[in-house]
Amino acid sequence: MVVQIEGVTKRFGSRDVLHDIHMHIPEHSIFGFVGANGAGKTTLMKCMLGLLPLTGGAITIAGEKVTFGETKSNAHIGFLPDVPEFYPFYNARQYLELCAVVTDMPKKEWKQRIDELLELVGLADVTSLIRTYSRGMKQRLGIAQALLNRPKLLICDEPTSALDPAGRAQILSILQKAKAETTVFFSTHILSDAEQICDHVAMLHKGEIIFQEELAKLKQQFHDQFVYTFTVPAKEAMKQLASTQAKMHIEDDTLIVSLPNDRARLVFMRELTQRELIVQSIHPQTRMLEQVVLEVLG
Ligand SMILES: Nc1ncnc2c1ncn2[C@@H]1O[C@H](COP(=O)(O)OP(=O)(O)OP(=O)(O)O)[C@@H](O)[C@H]1O
Repeated sequence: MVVQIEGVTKRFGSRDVLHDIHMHIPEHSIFGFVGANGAGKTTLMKCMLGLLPLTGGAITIAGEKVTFGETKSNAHIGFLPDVPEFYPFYNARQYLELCAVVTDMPKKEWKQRIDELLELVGLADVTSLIRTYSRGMKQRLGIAQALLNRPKLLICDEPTSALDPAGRAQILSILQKAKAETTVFFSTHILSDAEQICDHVAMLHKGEIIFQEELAKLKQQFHDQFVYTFTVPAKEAMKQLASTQAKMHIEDDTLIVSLPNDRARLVFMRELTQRELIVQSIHPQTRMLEQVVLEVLG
């Protein structure tokens, strides 16, 4: 395990901001750390980086115990803050070269490493200065910088939150590729982003982990749920289908129907036809984490 978090509690004054957190993160995986603003995500990341003392519990990164104020365990970590800052008057390559100097990387290793990172983050052909970069480009350069010294763990704090859909998709794709060389700890409040790339997801709510699961297991659990829209409002369709055996509920004017086998699917189709309900669209349930939040928090 690259990360072992055992019973971590963090108190500010009389307030528990993190309560009895346990996490075990295997190598070469993407671990989604999801939670609303103020849930305590940044606090846990600061604890992992040794920037805050723990009130209780212990954190180990790549076998090294994290101690407040010491940086030994940080040698294994690359960190991407939510708003990375750079010297604006360099271009990406010059900036990474500066980082290589500052971190004492042997000169003969620079070029190849910087070439492969610029390729990974899609900045290999960009020669303009960082001050002209979009937010997405800055996040991508931030990932390259964080990965420069081949850390065992890459911690990303809300890397997609301020980006447009295209920028978000690029970051998600880069993190997915980065998993081949490191382990990614991906903090976000965007459930669909976590759902797209994570192997495991832990959900933090008011300082407590309310859910922690492998995404593959979650997919199995939800694989029989289908999302229907009709030419009539979902509420109306549900009323007409009141006598059906299928389990269903409404979400955002769609009808979510649980159809566990082919027989149930055929019966449901027949019932729709009998009631002359016209289906506008149907697709498998993908918003699993949203469902979990609704179930867990009611
Ligand atoms: N140094 C501090 N002293 C007192 N309270 C703090 C301190 N740092 C954070 N908090 C409180 O702890 C709670 C969790 O904050 P944290 O920044 O960890 O949340 P978050 O999940 O990262 O949210 P965001 O995405 O908004 O940063 C908040 O209520 C915050 O006000």
